[in-house]
Amino acid sequence: MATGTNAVVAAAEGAASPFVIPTIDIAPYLQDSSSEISARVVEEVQQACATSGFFQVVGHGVPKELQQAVLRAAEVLFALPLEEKKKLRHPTLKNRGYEILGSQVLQAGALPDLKEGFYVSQHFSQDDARSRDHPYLIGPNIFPEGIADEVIKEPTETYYFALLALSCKVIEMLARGLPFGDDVFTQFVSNDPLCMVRLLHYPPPPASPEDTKPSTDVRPRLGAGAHTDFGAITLLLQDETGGLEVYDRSADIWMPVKPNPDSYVVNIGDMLSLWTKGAYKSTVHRVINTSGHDRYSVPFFFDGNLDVELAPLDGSGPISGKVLTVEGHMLERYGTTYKKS
Ligand SMILES: O=C(O)CCC(=O)C(=O)O
Ligand SMILES: [Fe+2]
Repeated sequence: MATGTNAVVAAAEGAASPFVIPTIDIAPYLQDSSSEISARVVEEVQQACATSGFFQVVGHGVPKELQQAVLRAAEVLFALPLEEKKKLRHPTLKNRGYEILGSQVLQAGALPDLKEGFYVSQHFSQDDARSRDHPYLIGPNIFPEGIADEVIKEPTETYYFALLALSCKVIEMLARGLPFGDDVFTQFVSNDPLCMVRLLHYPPPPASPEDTKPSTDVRPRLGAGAHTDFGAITLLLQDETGGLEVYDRSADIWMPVKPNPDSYVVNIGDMLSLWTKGAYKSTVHRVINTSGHDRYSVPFFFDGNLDVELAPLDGSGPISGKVLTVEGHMLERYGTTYKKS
């Protein structure tokens, strides 16, 4: 099997690579990353990144009880009255607290996403220098009053650090599959990297057309419009409902990702695509909840050290001529996908 640069280049050129979303057992890697079997795990990850940009990981070590507690936290949070949820919005921070149903439009030109969300990240007090320096991305977490800490705050904050650790391992594997040195992401994962746990609730689309106006558009409304993820990687925990679809461009089909209670769906985001000049795929995906009942999911986004400048790792310079920091890039993407309110 080709490795390193060859595999990356071959996959970038290779029209014949099948579009698959493999399930990869990463337990051997977590146990001993220097073992022979770990090298094969790295190769499987590398192949997935260079073809579909999606894979599922099992053997990840995150306790099932913690995952269930986080999904339960989402149910409790979103069941609160709207007036209570609205109090959980932050005046400046883009990535803390509540986001109202329909506030994001991930697919330009489509109806607003039929989802509501709640962000938890690393907590920094309001008067921490970093909160003052980065008023849109660093600051305090927000939790509803009157709900015991063990229902929402504790599980989501514990989950944040569990997923931070797991993501760092995945990023380490990615570095090992790329030809830029095993330490290529050391700076990116340092300095309290920006990450988010995002609780999501997708209500079922209304049975009758959106707004009683006659409509010729009979497609079910999207829970999350077609998009690519903004950051480096995303690790998705989903309930048993289903609805996530990944776009296979060469076949022009949407491939559903069947929920597997034992796995995380991992996908490559735009930063990795930029770093590898498209060799690692940041693949378009969307969510449609056709189940007739509520869907809950919890993506964990790894967006990294805010100060890192984003440019191809081969040193060839940015394709657009413009170098953004992680912070600049994230604010640009939030700016284009959230409705001005
Ligand atoms: O809810 C899901 O299954 C996916 C969510 C997603 O793609 C996102 O938040 O970027
Ligand atoms: Fe996404």
